[in-house]
Amino acid sequence: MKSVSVYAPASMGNVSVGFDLLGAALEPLYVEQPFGDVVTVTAGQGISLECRGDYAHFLPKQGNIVERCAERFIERHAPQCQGLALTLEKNLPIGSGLGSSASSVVAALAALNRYFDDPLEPQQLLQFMGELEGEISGSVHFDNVAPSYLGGMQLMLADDAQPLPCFDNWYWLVAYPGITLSTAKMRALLPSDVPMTTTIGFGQQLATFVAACYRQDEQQALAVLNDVLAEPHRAAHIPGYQAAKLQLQQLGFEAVGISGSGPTLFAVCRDEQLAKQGADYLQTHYVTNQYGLVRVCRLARQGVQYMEHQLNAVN
Ligand SMILES: Nc1ncnc2c1ncn2[C@@H]1O[C@H](COP(=O)(O)OP(=O)(O)O)[C@@H](O)[C@H]1O
Ligand SMILES: N[C@@H](CCOP(=O)(O)O)C(=O)O
Repeated sequence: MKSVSVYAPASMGNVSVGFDLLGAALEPLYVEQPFGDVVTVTAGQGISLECRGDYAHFLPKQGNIVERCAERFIERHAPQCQGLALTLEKNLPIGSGLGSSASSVVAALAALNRYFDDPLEPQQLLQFMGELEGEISGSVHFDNVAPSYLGGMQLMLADDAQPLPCFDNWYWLVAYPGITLSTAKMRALLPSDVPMTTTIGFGQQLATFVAACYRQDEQQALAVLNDVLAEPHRAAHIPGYQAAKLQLQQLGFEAVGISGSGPTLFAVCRDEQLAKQGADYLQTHYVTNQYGLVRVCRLARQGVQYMEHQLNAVN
């Protein structure tokens, strides 16, 4: 019997300067536990889903996005299918700002596509991922699914994702306090119209960051890593965020922002000792319960990772 498992890494949406347009896949240093969900697809009767992993008990009893991915995939691309047995290893906290739902969607759709012998091209698969992620968070955005699927830092162009050459020596510290904030609700805090000056500032910062990445100009890239669009409306809704940001800046971090829609905070530095010092600070002062986590990360070069097995049936 055929079985396909796919790991899809955690991701950080927006990266301060690219609301809905820029995102990065994360790979923790020093820890062995997977920092992303794993979905396994094998033959079954009807569609069944088994959930396990550290955050499985926070999943809704009904309406898991992984089941929805399977139903949609079968409807559109495998109508002959009699059924599937799905397993979700839920390793990412839900409503965390770490692209948790995106990780499940990416792992599920990549595994389904491989299980059915790749009927979709990568670009079509990415569109499908964005659509399913949009059903959860309230509107289609690719800044989590693109890096989780493709790895690295991804910029969304009008028709596809474009990898950005980032800086290999940067440490990306992420801290999830342990509380849930729904992406849909954090999006609802944002105004529908933005003043002209803010719009121009946003465009200039994103353009400067992208150009600085291509030129490998670290100072300039770090200098513009500020969020003028979402953070001003969200920061006050994330307990402890503003105090932690100030403290990390005083410690010497060169950029601090909200990962996705929060409550995860990210901070960038180029010194490993400082990254560890910041991690200690956040563990003590930002994490509020046993579900919280702090990770010193590099950007994950690889997005999804496939594991395929041919299981021999035993009579
Ligand atoms: N496999 C899944 N992984 C994460 N969230 C899921 C999953 N299936 C359904 N959900 C629901 O999606 C919502 C979480 O999505 P969202 O707020 O976008 O969180 P995140 O920022 O972690 O992606 C919650 O209501 C959660 O119950
Ligand atoms: N661009 C989105 C990113 C949401 O990321 P998540 O990890 O919080 O789901 C936004 O800022 O709303």
